[in-house]
Amino acid sequence: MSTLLSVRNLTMRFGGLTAIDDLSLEVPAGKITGIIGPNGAGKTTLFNCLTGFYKPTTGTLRLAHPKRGEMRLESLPSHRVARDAQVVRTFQNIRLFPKMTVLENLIVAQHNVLQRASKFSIAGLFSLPGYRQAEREAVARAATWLERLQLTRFADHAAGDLPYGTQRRIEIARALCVDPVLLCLDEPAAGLNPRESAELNELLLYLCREQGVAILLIEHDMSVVMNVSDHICVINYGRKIAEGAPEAVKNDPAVIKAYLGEDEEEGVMEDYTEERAS
Ligand SMILES: Nc1ncnc2c1ncn2[C@@H]1O[C@H](COP(=O)(O)OP(=O)(O)OP(=O)(O)O)[C@@H](O)[C@H]1O
Repeated sequence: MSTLLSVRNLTMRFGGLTAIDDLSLEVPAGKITGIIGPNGAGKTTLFNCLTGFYKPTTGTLRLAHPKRGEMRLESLPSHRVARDAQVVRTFQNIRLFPKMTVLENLIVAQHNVLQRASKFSIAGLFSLPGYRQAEREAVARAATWLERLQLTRFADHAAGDLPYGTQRRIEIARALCVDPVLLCLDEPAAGLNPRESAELNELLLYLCREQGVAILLIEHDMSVVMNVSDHICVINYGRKIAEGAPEAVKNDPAVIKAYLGEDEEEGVMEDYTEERAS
C-alpha cells in the first residue's frame, strides 16, 4: 500500500515546552492508522500541525494527493489544508451547529464549493443556474453520506437535540461531505457508551474497507483503536516510542510502561483492552 502522508522530523515547541519532538511516521493510503499515547503526549498537537492550526517549528508533512501530486502541508494555511489538500479533521469536543438541522450542518460544511459557485455572492444572490446546480449537488452529497451512515431519519432534526453518539456520527458524516483524502478523527469515541463504541468500530471499518477512506485516528478507547487500526503509532512526550500492528504494540514493554508506570507486569495492557471492550 502506498504512503499517503509522510511526517518527517516534526518538532513543535511552545516556548520552552516541546510538544512534538523529532517525530517521523508514515500514513498509508486506504488504511486506519491509530495514534495513541498518554495524556499530554502530543497527539492533538500533531493534528494541529497537520491541519494548519499550528505551524511546526521544524519538519515536513508531505501529502501524496491522488490528483494534485505532492503537497507540503506545513506551508499551507488551515483553510487550504481542508479545501485543497482535502485533509479534514474532527475535534475532541463536538463542534456541530446545534440549532441547525443535521442536513444544514452537512451543507454548511460544503461552503467552499458553494462559495465558488456563487462567484462570491453575485450568482448566489440572484440564484443563477450554476449556483442552483451546486446547491443541488451539495444536498445530494449530504443525503448520500446521511444514508451511508444510517442518519437519514435525523436529517431534519436540530443537531443539538440528538444523542451524543449520533452527534459524533454526524460530525464524521459532515467531514466526509468534503471528500477527504485523509480523515483525521480526534477521539471519536469520547463519551460514547459501549454499544455506541461498537457501532463506531463498524463505521470506521466500513469507511476504510468499503469507501477507501484513509483514517488517522487518535483514540484513548482501546476497544476501538486496537480493533480497527491496521497500524498503531505510540507517542509519549512528543516522541515515537513504538509502532506496529495492534497485537505487537499492546505487548510492547515501552508502551505498557508509558501507560501504566514502571512496576506493572506485562499483559496489563491486554487486560486494559479487554476491560474497555467488555
Ligand atoms: N497552544 C499551546 N500552547 C502551549 N502548550 C501547548 C499548546 N497546545 C498544546 N500544548 C502542550 O503540548 C503538550 C501536548 O498536548 P496535546 O494536547 O497535543 O496532548 P494530547 O496527547 O493530545 O493529550 P490528550 O490525550 O490529553 O488530549 C501538552 O503539554 C500541552 O499542554
